[in-house]
Amino acid sequence: MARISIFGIGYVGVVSAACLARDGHDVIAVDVDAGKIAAINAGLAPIVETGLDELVEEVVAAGRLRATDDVQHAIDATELSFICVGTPSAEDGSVGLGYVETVCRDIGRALARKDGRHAVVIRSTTVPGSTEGTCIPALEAASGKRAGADFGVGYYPEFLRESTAIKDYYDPGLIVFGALDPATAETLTALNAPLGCKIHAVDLRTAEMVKYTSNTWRAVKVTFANEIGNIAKSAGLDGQTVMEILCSDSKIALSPYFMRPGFAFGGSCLPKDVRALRHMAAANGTATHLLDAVLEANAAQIARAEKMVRDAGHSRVGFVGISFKPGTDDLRESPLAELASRLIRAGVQVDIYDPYVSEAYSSGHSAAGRGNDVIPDLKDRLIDDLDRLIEGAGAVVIGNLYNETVSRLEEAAANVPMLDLTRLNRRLVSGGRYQGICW
Ligand SMILES: NC(=O)c1ccc[n+]([C@@H]2O[C@H](COP(=O)([O-])OP(=O)(O)OC[C@H]3O[C@@H](n4cnc5c(N)ncnc54)[C@H](O)[C@@H]3O)[C@@H](O)[C@H]2O)c1
Ligand SMILES: O=c1ccn([C@@H]2O[C@H](COP(=O)(O)OP(=O)(O)O[C@H]3O[C@H](CO)[C@@H](O)[C@H](O)[C@H]3O)[C@@H](O)[C@H]2O)c(=O)[nH]1
Repeated sequence: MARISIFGIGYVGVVSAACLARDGHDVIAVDVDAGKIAAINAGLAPIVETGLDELVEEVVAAGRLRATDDVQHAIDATELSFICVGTPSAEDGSVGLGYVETVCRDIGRALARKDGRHAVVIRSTTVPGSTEGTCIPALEAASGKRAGADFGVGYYPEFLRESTAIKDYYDPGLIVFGALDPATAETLTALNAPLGCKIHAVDLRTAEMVKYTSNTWRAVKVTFANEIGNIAKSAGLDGQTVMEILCSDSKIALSPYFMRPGFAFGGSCLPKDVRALRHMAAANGTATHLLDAVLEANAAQIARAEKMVRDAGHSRVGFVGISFKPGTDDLRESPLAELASRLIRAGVQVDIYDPYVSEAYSSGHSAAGRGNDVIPDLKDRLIDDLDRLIEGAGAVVIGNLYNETVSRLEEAAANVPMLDLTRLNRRLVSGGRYQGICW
């Protein structure tokens, strides 16, 4: 079993830390957010994610996971560090490496005072060349040591999806890493061996590129499915049925994931990673006709939904779901939040039912605190009682589906105008008071 420090207790860091601790490793989580450190040490998850509350409670009680802001202690007490800090878009769409660079410098300074061997592995999403061009120079400058010789370096992307993060952690679609030195490659191979999945050991930059290719492919699939859905609807057809039949073609083996026509894609990863890849390509003088169109079409899908709602002409609208997908409290680049904000700016009264976002507020998570930056007065708009939301609304926008809401919404569909962006059930097709975005 290894002693591992995880830098960044966000959606990736906390899930990785808890899963590694459950697997028997001794894990120290490091963050600059005192609230997250306190939550972990109290045995509480700092985000809303299925199964995470129980897991964090279990591993903290077992003494295998603890959190600190003491970088030197975390480096001295472990032999492997994972960097899981954010890489948000810079203003020009390029990848923001500021947090990664800072944490590399922090780790480098601690490595300068450490004698034993240590490996630093980046798990944040960074464009090809970032590990070599930004992380390694920062680590070497701060430590006065040589990467690959005096300490190990790897790039090992994470592919988990929020809402199914723990399940994805144990059942990844693929495992790929790049390592500067054989010892780090061996460590990462051994760590992944229990998962029983093929391991692709490549160079650092190829591993970085695979991560962007994965997210870009998902964005392309969603955009293609949505466009077919929009076209099908314009011909009076059901776009979801069309895509389901297409996906049954065993010869071209299309996975049905990300192929269901509906609303725009969003979240903290797909939009920012498509932008970053596009920016990198432009810097290399390479055209990105498809990626340009993906971003344009995705923005148009939000405008399409906005037009549907505004054409319906209601002054008060109830949203079912506001986070970027069901099962998470994450509001980052949520297309539903963007749609709601536009309606609010246009003078529409917007009420919101979202059990995950409400839970984030009631648990005092720091992500909830940022909610009002995304939607004015978000906290005051949240309604925990679905009946109350439906009764007060001129129309209901179904953005995310939750098991407990299905039968109540089906019942309400008979009387209340509904704009469905996800699909309440397959029997419903547009007509009368009910409108689906692609069916
Ligand atoms: N969210 C996902 O589902 C997901 C999945 C795979 C990969 N990724 C990638 O992983 C990275 C992290 O994403 P996230 O969603 O977990 O981010 P996040 O914003 O939820 O968490 C990042 C954490 O890093 C902390 N941090 C910032 N600076 C720090 C420092 N100097 N020292 C220690 N901690 C510091 C922040 O306080 C925060 O808690 C990004 O590059 C993202 O693209 C995300
Ligand atoms: O059929 C689909 C599936 C997803 N989406 C949308 O696509 C976006 C992203 O969803 P998803 O990929 O499930 O969530 P993330 O948690 O953002 O995960 C993506 O981004 C992570 C961060 O890089 C990667 O680790 C994951 O592999 C990658 O799926 C969301 O707006 C979804 O609503 C669709 O519109 N249609």
